[in-house]
Amino acid sequence: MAGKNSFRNHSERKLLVLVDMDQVLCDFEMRLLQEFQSRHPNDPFIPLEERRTFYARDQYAKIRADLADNIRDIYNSEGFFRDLPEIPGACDAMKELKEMEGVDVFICSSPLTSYEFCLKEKFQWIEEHLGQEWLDKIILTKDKTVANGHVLIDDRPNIKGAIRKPIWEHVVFTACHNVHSDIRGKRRLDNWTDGSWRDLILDLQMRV
Ligand SMILES: Cc1cn([C@H]2C[C@H](OP(=O)(O)O)[C@@H](CO)O2)c(=O)[nH]c1=O
Ligand SMILES: [Mg+2]
Repeated sequence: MAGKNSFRNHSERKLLVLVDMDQVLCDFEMRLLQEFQSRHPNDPFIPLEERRTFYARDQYAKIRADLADNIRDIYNSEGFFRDLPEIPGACDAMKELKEMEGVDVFICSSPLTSYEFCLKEKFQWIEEHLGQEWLDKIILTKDKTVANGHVLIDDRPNIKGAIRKPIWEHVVFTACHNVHSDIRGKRRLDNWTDGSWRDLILDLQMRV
């Protein structure tokens, strides 16, 4: 029995880290803008530093309804999710996190409701950039509030769902659209390159 208990205690002490995908591991916004400019060179566009809404479509709709439709056509098209560039340092940080003692890391991402390409291509992106073993580390859900973890690192400032007070702490990953957002006392992680993510993990581990 003692062995069983110590196993339970050991697993309870593990820090369960959930990491979002778009705008945290891969750069949805940059590719969307590049593709929009190349497909519609004569239309107005929103530079990344002027992005404000979580959904790009909403901000384009305020300029002209057809621009919002063009934006949606881009992220619904084949290859969009597969070919997203990496957010600098994200994959190295994930691999390091996976090897850290006392840490369990999962990718927690929401697929588009138009799942035709997005679903498969999210798996392809993970396999190509992180490796096959990460295919066992994927949580795809439309409702992240029901996912279990100590922390969720995600660029969406307001994450809502069936659970009013999710079990995880939401750390907001800084992205062009949320730089100016009111994040209501939540912590931020600004990047994967200056090493601050390690301080965040150490701090979280002390609380588990
Ligand atoms: C439509 C849209 C989706 N997304 C991302 C968020 C979700 O991925 P993730 O949960 O990995 O961040 C996914 C489906 O909505 O696409 C944006 O980041 N901006 C958008 O405008
Ligand atoms: Mg995201």
